[in-house]
Amino acid sequence: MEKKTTGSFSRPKVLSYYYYLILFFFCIIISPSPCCGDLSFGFYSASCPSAEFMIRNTVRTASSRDPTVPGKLLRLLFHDCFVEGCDASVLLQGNGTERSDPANTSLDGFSVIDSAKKVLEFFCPETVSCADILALAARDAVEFTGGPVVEIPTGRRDGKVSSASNVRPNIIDTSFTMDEMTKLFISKGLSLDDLVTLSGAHTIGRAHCGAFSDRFQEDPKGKLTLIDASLDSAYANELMKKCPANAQPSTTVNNDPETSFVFDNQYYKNLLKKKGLFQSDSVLFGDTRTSKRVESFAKNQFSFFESWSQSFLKLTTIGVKTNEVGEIRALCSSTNDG
Ligand code: HEM
Ligand SMILES: [Ca+2]
Ligand SMILES: [Ca+2]
Repeated sequence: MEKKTTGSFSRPKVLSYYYYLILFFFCIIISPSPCCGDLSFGFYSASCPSAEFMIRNTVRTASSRDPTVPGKLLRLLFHDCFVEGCDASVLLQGNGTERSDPANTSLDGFSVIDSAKKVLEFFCPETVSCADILALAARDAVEFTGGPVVEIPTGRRDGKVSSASNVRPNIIDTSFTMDEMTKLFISKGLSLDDLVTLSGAHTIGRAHCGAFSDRFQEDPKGKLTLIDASLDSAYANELMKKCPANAQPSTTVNNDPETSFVFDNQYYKNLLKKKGLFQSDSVLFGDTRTSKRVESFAKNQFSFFESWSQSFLKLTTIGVKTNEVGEIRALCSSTNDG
């Protein structure tokens, strides 16, 4: 029996197989790959393929205009993720929000996130969360200052809760002991190694004089004396010069006295020389539980970068909201219902 198919009938059929095959592989390539709960790598690959590129460009432009931007973005992410998870709660403005707590008044970099959001809302409306923008921007900030390139998953949604009273119990103060810091880190699913590694963020950025004034005592004449033996005295003298008792509240010093605009392992080298700016930095080398790790990062930048990539991934996935939880804000400074 002869089949009654014609050439002109079968060719499109074969073509359509190829078509579906190509489409299948294309979908595999662009489909988000799962990671870390409900987050995935390339979450926006179909809905907003250029999202990461647009954020990157915004951070690059802002950082080249103002080199203090990367430090600001990285700290902003830390303060976001530790309070209510990485959900952009720290970006919400208004009375009684996290931003209004004294521990957060020195946070900055909000305008960079707002700029990125504006671009994204123009090209991909109601698609990319502020929480993802912040995490990606901090990731890019590290890369632009010479740090490791870290691929992070996306799909975070924005929280609706931001309360000043949540800040103090969740943010580490520079006066914390090692036990207090460890306890808080463990409560966020982070380890002692993560503490040593993520504190390496202090290799960039700046601090206001008040952030380390507890290491000095002021006499009635307004003269400062070093009261913390874990701080190198020559370095302490430098700090006292830059931050005398009558310094303007806006005065800042570099976190890393050597390379404050470069994300490198200099922070750990400083710690070995008793040049950690905060008490909470010095304690990392002073405590036998963490001193070995500090030494190894000081010797080997590669091992710090390796460790950073893992710890940063953990930091950016703390308490994330996904799927039906939370929302995609239209403006990063306010929830959609105002
Ligand atoms: C472990 C306990 C930590 C304490 C006690 C601490 C404390 C501080 C303080 C007091 C400042 C100075 C803020 C100012 O005066 O403007 C600062 C700056 C900074 N912190 Fe931390 N921090 C800690 C961990 C972290 C972590 C885990 C990260 C990020 C992964 C981070 C990133 C930064 C950055 C980048 C700056 C510079 C900010 C800027 O240049 O504006 N810190 N930190
Ligand atoms: Ca948060
Ligand atoms: Ca540095």
